[in-house]
Amino acid sequence: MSVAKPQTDAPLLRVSGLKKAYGAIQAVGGVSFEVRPGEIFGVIGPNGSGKTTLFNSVLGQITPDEGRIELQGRDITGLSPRALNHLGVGRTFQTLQVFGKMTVRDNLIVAAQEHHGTLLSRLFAPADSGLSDKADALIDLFRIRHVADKKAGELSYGQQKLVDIAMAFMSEPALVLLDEPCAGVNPSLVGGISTLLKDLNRRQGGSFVVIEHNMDFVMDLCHRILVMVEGQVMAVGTPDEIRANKQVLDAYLGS
Ligand SMILES: Nc1ncnc2c1ncn2[C@@H]1O[C@H](COP(=O)(O)OP(=O)(O)OP(=O)(O)O)[C@@H](O)[C@H]1O
Repeated sequence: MSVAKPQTDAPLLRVSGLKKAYGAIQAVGGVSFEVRPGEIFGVIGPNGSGKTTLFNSVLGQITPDEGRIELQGRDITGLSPRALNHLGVGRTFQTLQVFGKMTVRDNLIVAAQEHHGTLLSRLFAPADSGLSDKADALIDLFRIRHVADKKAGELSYGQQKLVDIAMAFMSEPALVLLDEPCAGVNPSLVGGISTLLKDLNRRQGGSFVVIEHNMDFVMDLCHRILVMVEGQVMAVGTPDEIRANKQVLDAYLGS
């Protein structure tokens, strides 16, 4: 069951007082922020500033020591990734998750079937015409029709990355967390990924949280950006506000 489209401006995601330590290392030291319905929200910060730990806490991959995570007002702290997926939370990974021996179209269909059954039952499930239509719509949006019937493993890394991102959107999630969507991608493709994500955001209306080191990409794509430094929130604001923030410039952007 997916989360219904929000009717109000109440936050889609609210993170309050999140803390996670690894032994003596306070990876996330009391982080709070909100993501609004339909918002593309960037999370940036130097290496080791706690972005992944924050991300994995929201995604149920690690359990925070303290704090609360709410999706449309519902406490989702500590829920499993699978339970979150059923509530309409999707994600992409830094590393490709495509099945190399399956066609692009079948990869998309299998991704949507993630809501049902085991991996085996998903792989051998009968073709679903509704899902095929959805897959075709994304194939067109991502401009990968010319490779739709090719095995994903035969595509270039950049094309596989597009398939990988498209897979996260097959179930029309209310919230998608994108983990470094530009990592390893040829710079000539980066602008295209930004345009695609903006298009998807307009069409599907979900909220996105994006971790990314490519600053031009983040500034172009995101409505608001959170800057993390040493496990703390240094600033939250629009790209213009972040660019003009002296503390951020000194601690991060200017370095
Ligand atoms: N499983 C772990 N065990 C011990 N320490 C960890 C673990 N995961 C992260 N850390 C530490 O926690 C801190 C935050 O790491 P995290 O990976 O969340 O930062 P990050 O901002 O995502 O970094 P990067 O941009 O390099 O991916 C770092 O000091 C890191 O070494």
